Amino acid sequence: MIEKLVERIKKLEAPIVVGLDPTLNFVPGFLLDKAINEKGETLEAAADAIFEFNKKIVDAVYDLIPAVKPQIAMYEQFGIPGLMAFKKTLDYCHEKGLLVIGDAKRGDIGSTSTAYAIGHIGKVKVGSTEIAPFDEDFLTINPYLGSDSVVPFVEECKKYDKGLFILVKTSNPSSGEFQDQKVGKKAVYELVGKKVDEWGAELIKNGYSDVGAVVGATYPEMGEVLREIMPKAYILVPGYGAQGGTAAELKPFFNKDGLGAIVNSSRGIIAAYKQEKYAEYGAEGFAEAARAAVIDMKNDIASIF
Ligand SMILES: O=C(O)c1cc(=O)[nH]c(=O)n1[C@@H]1O[C@H](COP(=O)(O)O)[C@@H](O)[C@H]1O
Repeated sequence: MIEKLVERIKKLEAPIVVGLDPTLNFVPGFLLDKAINEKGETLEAAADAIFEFNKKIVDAVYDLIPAVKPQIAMYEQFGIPGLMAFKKTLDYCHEKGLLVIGDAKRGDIGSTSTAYAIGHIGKVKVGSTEIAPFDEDFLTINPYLGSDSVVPFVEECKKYDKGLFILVKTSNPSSGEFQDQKVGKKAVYELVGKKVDEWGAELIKNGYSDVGAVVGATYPEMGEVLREIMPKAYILVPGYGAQGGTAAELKPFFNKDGLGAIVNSSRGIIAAYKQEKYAEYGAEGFAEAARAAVIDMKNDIASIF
């Protein structure tokens, strides 16, 4: 799967992922009102509103970007209707030719990880029929439980040509509490980076592995160290924009050829119309504002090479 992502990044000259992380605060009033008029103040109305919101954003940006990253928590907060909106979003993005990174940060004891892996990137057997339940192209993984919690996901990648992004050094302020602790001379994030390199060793295609890593834009020095520890891992870099990461800090995550990293922005794109910079678009023009923000992000990142 990684070769498809790299091909699209190269074609579009856009190492960019748009995070589809909707909340009702981001959905313009006219969309929410319409859903509430039809379905009342219900979870179903909320789910309809966020799906319509996503759809309009995707329609406005799909030709500019290789991939999207819907974060499942934003949908789970609306219960079962929210999860249905998650699945509808995945399918709609696939229809538009986008690759989909499911951000679910899964990981558990082996047997439970296997079930998560089947549900998100594998297939489940019902009688003699095999069904891909969520069918994302990539999934984010929390490796805290160790190898036997990660390997079931790697196995599913092998079977169905999928990919992973494994948390190595996260973008949040407290990430150092555990991840920066030293074990001997190495920090925990360095040990995890080494494991990512090992887990992905059998899945290298055109120079990069289906097993990638997540490293926050907010920690560029660590990004530089990790780029060397995991030379074959594509790095998903969240934290640009709303969390304060800037283009100037992104360079260490990339290889010299401009490949090796893909930068996520969620709120910075989908809620661009709320920023002063894009205020002229207004709530009615939220999708056009998202498009303008993607173009600005693309130019911003291009300026570092
Ligand atoms: O795995 C992730 O995507 C992730 C890892 C990390 O270290 N930091 C991080 O912010 N994320 C996700 O990336 C997105 C960032 O959103 P914005 O800050 O709005 O751009 C959210 O979906 C987070 O859950």
